[in-house]
Amino acid sequence: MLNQSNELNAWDRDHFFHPSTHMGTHARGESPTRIMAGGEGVTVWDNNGRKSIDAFAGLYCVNVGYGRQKIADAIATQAKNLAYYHAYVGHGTEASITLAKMIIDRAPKGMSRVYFGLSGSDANETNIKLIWYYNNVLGRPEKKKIISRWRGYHGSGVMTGSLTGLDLFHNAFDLPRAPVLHTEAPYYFRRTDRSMSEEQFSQHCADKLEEMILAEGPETIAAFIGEPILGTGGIVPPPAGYWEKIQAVLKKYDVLLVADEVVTGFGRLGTMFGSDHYGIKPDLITIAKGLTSAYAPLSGVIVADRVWQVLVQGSDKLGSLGHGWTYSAHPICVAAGVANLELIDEMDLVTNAGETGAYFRAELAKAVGGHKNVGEVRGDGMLAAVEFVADKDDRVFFDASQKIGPQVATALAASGVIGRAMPQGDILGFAPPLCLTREQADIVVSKTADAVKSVFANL
Ligand SMILES: Cc1ncc(COP(=O)(O)O)c(C=O)c1O
Repeated sequence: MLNQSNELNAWDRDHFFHPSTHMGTHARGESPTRIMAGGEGVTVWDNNGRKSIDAFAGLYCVNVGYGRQKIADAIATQAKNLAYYHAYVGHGTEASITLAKMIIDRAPKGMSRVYFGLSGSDANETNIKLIWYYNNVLGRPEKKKIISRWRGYHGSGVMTGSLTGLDLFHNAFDLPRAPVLHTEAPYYFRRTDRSMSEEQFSQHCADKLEEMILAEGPETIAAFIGEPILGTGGIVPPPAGYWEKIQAVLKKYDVLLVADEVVTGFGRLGTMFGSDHYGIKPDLITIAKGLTSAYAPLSGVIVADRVWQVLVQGSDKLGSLGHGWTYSAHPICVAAGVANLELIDEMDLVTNAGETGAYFRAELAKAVGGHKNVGEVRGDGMLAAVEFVADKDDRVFFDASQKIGPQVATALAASGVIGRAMPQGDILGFAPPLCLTREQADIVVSKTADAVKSVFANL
């Protein structure tokens, strides 16, 4: 194993095809590469020994923090005892069965089964197939369209990239594909009619959804998918009354609801699930990230009992479910999941996400909310965002080419704190590990205030 940085750098430029990276600037060596080497708690370091507070928990996934021995031990023990066996035709391991039970014990009421995958994207692919299967079993072959929201993020496969409502994930990929439709983003700060109250804007979103369902024909609309709080689309909490009004429309037209809880599942909002936090009663729930805190790749679809009963009828008519991955319920990954969920309870991280998250957001608002180029500081639980504007009073946004969000994120990173420039808009996002302390939150806040000041001073 070579540890020469310059040799690794050269191999990286020449051979490693990075996801979500500017291919040209990276390959030509015009943008930095960072070779990560270790982590402990909320801190990561690279192979030059440079430390950073990771205030985005990787990609909002390392919820318990880095370097947790308990999870590493569970992975090692499982790898030694039985690294792999498949889960097809009724096979399982102690860990896969235990984890399914632990998830259902923590899930919102009415959930009964867990289908395991490896990524949030593949779990959402599973959701769509189950929804189509469900409607075929019920004898409604026309009811197949899926409504997602502009600015939703649900993955980057062919179907899930279609569900995602962000331009970057569509452009030049020939996405979105049918039968996916996008409705209004629940983004109050960016509402067109600024005279609307939050409740009025929520009603407007529900009306837009109903208009779309009626225009397409309710008999063609199978499901609606949404993150409880918009994540990659800008970390935007739903406006008051949103989920209540949306669910009333879905119920009226017999449309299934998928809550994509890849970010919010297992504590990020200060409740075990975002659905409980916002009063959402989903038919299917997508989980990933926080399920193992990313110590191993694992995702899942949690199926409500009322949907499960129809799927069972399907099997009785059609035989075994024709859907599976080699690595569904991979023993090492589910062993990591069991240890991770135990650790979340032992460390009382759901409570900390609510309490320290609220402290962090309040301090962030105090520190930067009054800046003339900060339009909004928002978030919920251990999720926060700062949105930058050219003119606060008239809510004028910067031209994307100025890359204000990325500039602030870069200045912040230079000072030893990792935030994330969200992909659409000038938005600096935070999703720290759920173990963040008040002292660490204070550091993130003061470094953010410095980064904001320095970028706008140089504009
Ligand atoms: C809400 C949501 N759903 C799905 C995904 C896709 O997950 P993955 O990147 O594991 O495929 C993500 C990833 O960030 C996400 O935030």
